[in-house]
Amino acid sequence: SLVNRLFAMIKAFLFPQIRIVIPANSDNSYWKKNSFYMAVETYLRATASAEAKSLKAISKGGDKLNLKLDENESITDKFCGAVMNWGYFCARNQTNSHHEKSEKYYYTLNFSKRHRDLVVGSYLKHIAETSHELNAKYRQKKLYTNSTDEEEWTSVVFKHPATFDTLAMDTNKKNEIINDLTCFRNSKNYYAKIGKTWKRGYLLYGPPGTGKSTMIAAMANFLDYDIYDLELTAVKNNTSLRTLLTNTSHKSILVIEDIDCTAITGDRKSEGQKKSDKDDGDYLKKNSLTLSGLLNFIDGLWSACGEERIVVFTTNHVDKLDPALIRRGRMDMHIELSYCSYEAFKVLAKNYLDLDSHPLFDEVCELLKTKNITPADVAEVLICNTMESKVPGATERLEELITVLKKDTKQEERGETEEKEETEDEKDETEKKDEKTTEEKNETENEKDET
Ligand SMILES: Nc1ncnc2c1ncn2[C@@H]1O[C@H](COP(=O)(O)OP(=O)(O)OP(=O)(O)O)[C@@H](O)[C@H]1O
Ligand SMILES: [Mg+2]
Repeated sequence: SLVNRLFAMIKAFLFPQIRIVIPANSDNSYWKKNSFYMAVETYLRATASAEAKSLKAISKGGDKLNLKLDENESITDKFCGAVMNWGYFCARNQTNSHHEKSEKYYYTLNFSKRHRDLVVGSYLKHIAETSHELNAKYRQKKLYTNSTDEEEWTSVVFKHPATFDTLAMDTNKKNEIINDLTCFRNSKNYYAKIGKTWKRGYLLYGPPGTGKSTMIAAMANFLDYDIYDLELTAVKNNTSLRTLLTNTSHKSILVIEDIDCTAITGDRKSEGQKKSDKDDGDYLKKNSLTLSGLLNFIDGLWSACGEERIVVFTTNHVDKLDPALIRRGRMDMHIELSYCSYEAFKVLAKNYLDLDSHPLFDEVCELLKTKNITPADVAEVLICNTMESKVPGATERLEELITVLKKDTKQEERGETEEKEETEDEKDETEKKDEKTTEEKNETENEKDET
């Protein structure tokens, strides 16, 4: 051991080394992770899996697996010709009175003293940047939502297959939306120049089953943003709303579905109306989530926290909404998703049946002009139920769609004729009543004459 120590001393004298320790947790908080430690872990992943003799495999949910250095394992990395020696260790000691062991994991970086400037000036920055890029590349989109009485978001991995290619709607309208989203994504400097926060609002409206939720999924997939699905009915008051909204990340879509049905509409009273209501004192104490609270976040002072965000409201009844909520500037683009047009049908036929054209298309086109059917209903008919022993062909699916369209038209017609018949019956009855009353009148006149 004496020889070893002497050898180490001579080596340190001839080739002086510097050591940097990167602990897993911040110095003053056991719970708070050191973000640079995470960056090192990401950065070393590729080198570790190629070089290290001992590795740890950690599941990251789903089919994702991360390989990282095992304890007491070392690897080398090269940067601008300099050799960087990395090691991964754990310091264990008996700390408290309960004899619980504390484990402090850390990475060490050893390099020659002459590379000090290179490491401090460039290498550490290079690690941070590379890990950021790698995280962005392997990032999984998340879908967040809030639950009752909690001011926290819970998340799941978001894997929705909807894209703008599979979304059935008019091509011009679709292209307009895609261009708008692309412009938004590339307009960081423009928003800074005009003094506006980097946000954009979309209002999606239309009957149920016309693809509002599907479009949100397509937007998230197109931009590669996370989704925050805000359940307004679970938000207690404005303070909770602010806590939730300030805890959303940038590059995200904030969604409030069915805004006409949420708690906010119950609160859309003018101040005068509120004062006149007896129970409002209690109501406001219990539930002080106001429209102005929400608006403040969308384009008030609070909108400044966080950038590159999209806000999407969906509704089935656009006419029921408070104009303040959807005025231009708050909701920059109003997008109507309506019943299935012929163009939308062609997208569905391509998706579901892999058809670009078919002799039956003309008949469908004519029927769609007179009939309101949602894309969801068309999709339901066109989808091939593969559980069946015989997979039905495209022609059968189209014929079925035509039957559905004709049947509904007939029903509508029948409905109309029934209505007509009813009104005619009513007419007859009223005429009869009139006749009766004239008869009665005549009788009373006769009686008068007699008297
Ligand atoms: N425009 C569309 N393009 C492709 N598929 C659609 C479209 N509209 C509806 N669909 C299909 O119908 C299903 C229901 O659509 P979606 O949930 O998007 O409707 P919605 O407008 O959000 O309805 P609601 O108002 O009831 O929330 C989707 O899963 C999708 O398969
Ligand atoms: Mg929906």
